Amino acid sequence: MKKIRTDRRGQPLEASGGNEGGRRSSLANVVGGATSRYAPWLALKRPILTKDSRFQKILSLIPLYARTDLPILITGEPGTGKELVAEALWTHSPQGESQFIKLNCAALVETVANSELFGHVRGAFTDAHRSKKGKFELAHQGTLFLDEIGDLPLSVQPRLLRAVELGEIEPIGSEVPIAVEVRLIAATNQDLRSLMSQGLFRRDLYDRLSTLLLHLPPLRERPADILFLANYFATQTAQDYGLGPVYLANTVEKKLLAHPWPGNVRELKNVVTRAVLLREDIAVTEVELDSEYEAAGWREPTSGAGVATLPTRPPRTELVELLRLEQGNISAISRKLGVCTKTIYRWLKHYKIELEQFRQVSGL
Ligand SMILES: Nc1ncnc2c1ncn2[C@@H]1O[C@H](COP(=O)(O)OP(=O)(O)OP(=O)(O)O)[C@@H](O)[C@H]1O
Repeated sequence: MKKIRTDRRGQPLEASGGNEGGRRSSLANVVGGATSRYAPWLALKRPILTKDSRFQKILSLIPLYARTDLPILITGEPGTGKELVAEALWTHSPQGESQFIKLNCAALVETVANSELFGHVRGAFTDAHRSKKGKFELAHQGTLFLDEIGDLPLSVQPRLLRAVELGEIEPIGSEVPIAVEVRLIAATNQDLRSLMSQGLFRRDLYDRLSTLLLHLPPLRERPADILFLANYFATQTAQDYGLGPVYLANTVEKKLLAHPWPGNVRELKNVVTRAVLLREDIAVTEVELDSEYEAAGWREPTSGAGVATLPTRPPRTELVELLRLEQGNISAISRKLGVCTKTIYRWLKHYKIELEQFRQVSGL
């Protein structure tokens, strides 16, 4: 099916105030211009939507935090909107007109992490045939977003600390420091305190990165958002694919409310998008929810932990079997287990499974 509707300004079509059904127009009011004066995170290219008062309070800190040049740490379970919030901080920052450079620190071995962050000069290591700028240099006078910071190898962390503290970096193989002026935003779905107690994350780096902290609550703790976002995604999908008005049947709403959403908003978006595309009527009467939590090892977070509870890693043999079954397709495994693809990449890294090598060896 071809996506036929696009927006003009990169904003959802609701923002332009069309009118396809009552639910849709009420959404248009929420996302539309007047509200964005009071809730600037709505007036973004990718708006952050919520009806939850606690989340609204957190989001109201965005313009305030964005005006400073202090590092910001965003925590929250997978799919809670950490990247969206990072983009919002950038948009509202004085550097908003400049670069937004992103680096996902998951699955980076030490040399790659060093080179990605700080760059290297020609001949710095065997494969360094030419020099390369690191993300810090590329983000100069802009924003650098380090996603999955909890996965950054311990050996790279002192160098990052130095860059944050002194505002200068040294590309690998060079002894000439380069001054960089970068607004740093880091995000993680891991419990950094627990990583610190295991000696896997440096306390001094944590203190530096978390000068300003934003913790995004999981979807199950924002029940008002479940149906609100579900309706939004349903309407958006229907519009994008020219399906006309659509609404969620009561039975479906009940199912959505009862689900624990370990993959948070990303999972909700996928479930609703799929359901709308498969519907045969104006009403969405069925949703396909993943009931394989036991298989995925999902568990309720312990109270007060405040930070992500990760799905338990399956044994290596099971993961390899899944890779075989799904022919190395990480998205398919992610759907099957109800965990995000990044988690699966983390498991592969943990077991030192090289995906490309696995595919070659298995003839995939
Ligand atoms: N409040 C929200 N309003 C609208 N869309 C949202 C909201 N929260 C998340 N999303 C959508 O959910 C998806 C996941 O969001 P995002 O990538 O920002 O999450 P994340 O916390 O960075 O996930 P991960 O930890 O897996 O990297 C995206 O498609 C995003 O647009």
